[in-house]
Amino acid sequence: METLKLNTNVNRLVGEVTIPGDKSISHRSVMFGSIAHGETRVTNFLPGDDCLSTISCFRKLGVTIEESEDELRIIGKGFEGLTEPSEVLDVGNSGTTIRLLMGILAGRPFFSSLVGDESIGKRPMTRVTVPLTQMGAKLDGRKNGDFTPISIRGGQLQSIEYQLPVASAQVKSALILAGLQADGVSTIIEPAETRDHTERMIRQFGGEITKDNQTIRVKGGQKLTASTIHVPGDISSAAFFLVAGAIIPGSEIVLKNVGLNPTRTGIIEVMQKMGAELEIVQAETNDFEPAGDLIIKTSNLKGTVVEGNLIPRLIDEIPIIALLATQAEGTTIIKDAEELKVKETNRIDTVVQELRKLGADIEATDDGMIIHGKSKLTGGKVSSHGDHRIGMMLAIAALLSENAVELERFEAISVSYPNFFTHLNILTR
Ligand SMILES: O=C(O)C1=C[C@@H](OP(=O)(O)O)[C@@H](O)[C@H](O)C1
Ligand SMILES: C=C(OP(=O)(O)O)C(=O)O
Repeated sequence: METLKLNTNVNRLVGEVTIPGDKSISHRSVMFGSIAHGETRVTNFLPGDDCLSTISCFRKLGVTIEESEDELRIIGKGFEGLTEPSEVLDVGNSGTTIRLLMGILAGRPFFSSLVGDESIGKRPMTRVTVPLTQMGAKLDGRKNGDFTPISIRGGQLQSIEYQLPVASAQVKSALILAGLQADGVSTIIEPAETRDHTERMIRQFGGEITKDNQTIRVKGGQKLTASTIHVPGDISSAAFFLVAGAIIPGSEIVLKNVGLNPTRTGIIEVMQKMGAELEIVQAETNDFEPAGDLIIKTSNLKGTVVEGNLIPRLIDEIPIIALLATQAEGTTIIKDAEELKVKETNRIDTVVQELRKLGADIEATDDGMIIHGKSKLTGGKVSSHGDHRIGMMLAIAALLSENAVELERFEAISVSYPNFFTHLNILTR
């Protein structure tokens, strides 16, 4: 097991970093480039392990994808250009890859099988296999189709009208991708608004999709045309430095090129509500995906409640919000976040367990956590448990820690932010 001695007790964080490409948008750029007709070019693609898994799966499905230093070229031949893979498709650690891929493969007239790492093997898949089976695909997997390995024999699909039982952009996207291949119009209703990158991609590739409140409608048989995609920076990656800047005394950080899609900006709203000195400096007008720069300064923070419809808009930021709350005056309550239990780890348990090791006053609840601030953080041996977001949260916590902190399984961080430690070093004084 690889262990890293983390930087502790730093003076302050100052300077500027350009946040790497958004993971959700990078996955989708490869997927849409592959199912569209023509040559798609993608700049600022995130070379994180998860997105590399997506590239590898689509290559096994017969798609030509060329990677150069500053651009990805994808030669799409439509859905019908995908071919039966001779090998299993390995999604690694990526929930987005496996769930969206299932939606695409459900409509393809061939057999495929999907596997992933140990963490993927524990994440529920019936949320996708059940509605795709209703649409006419044949899917199976371990424990009645809930876990990998998953097998798919796709074919002609019927449209579906489906109320999502959980607010999940992955399930919604899988059904949209299947709906694009179905007879007629599919209707998908989400219980709360989730990230809408798939919907935006469809429009960017010349397709049509409508959204009325939380009801999405998409017609099957549309022909998508290749496009040029510039991926904005990932707000979920920026979140680690937003929190670091707010909690380390004497800091001022500029984060360049951050995606500001309103379905993802819950972290900004929460931080501002807690009293953070966070400024959006240059919001670019962009129909595809809005982006801008963020400035964060050391802030006096107070506790808050994070709940309800806000949760899907900041779901991946909850581990770092928990750390933020340890440095706020008063109590912070995070609720309605049961979904955290089925991420790369059970993020309620791993956040609570690891932050407690550093001296935080935090307890788990059934659907979230309760954090009492302000805590002095000490030191110790902590672990990412193989979860990139837990690893980065702990590396930021260490900056405040008074004693040595060692991080086990730090290599998981390359799943979403391969140059995280380079950026942290640029900012550390
Ligand atoms: O669609 C996506 O790109 C994602 C959706 C979310 O998952 P759920 O759909 O399971 O909520 C999020 O946690 C994940 O990191 C990426
Ligand atoms: C949950 C995450 O990703 P995925 O579901 O794609 O594995 C994440 O990046 O925090």
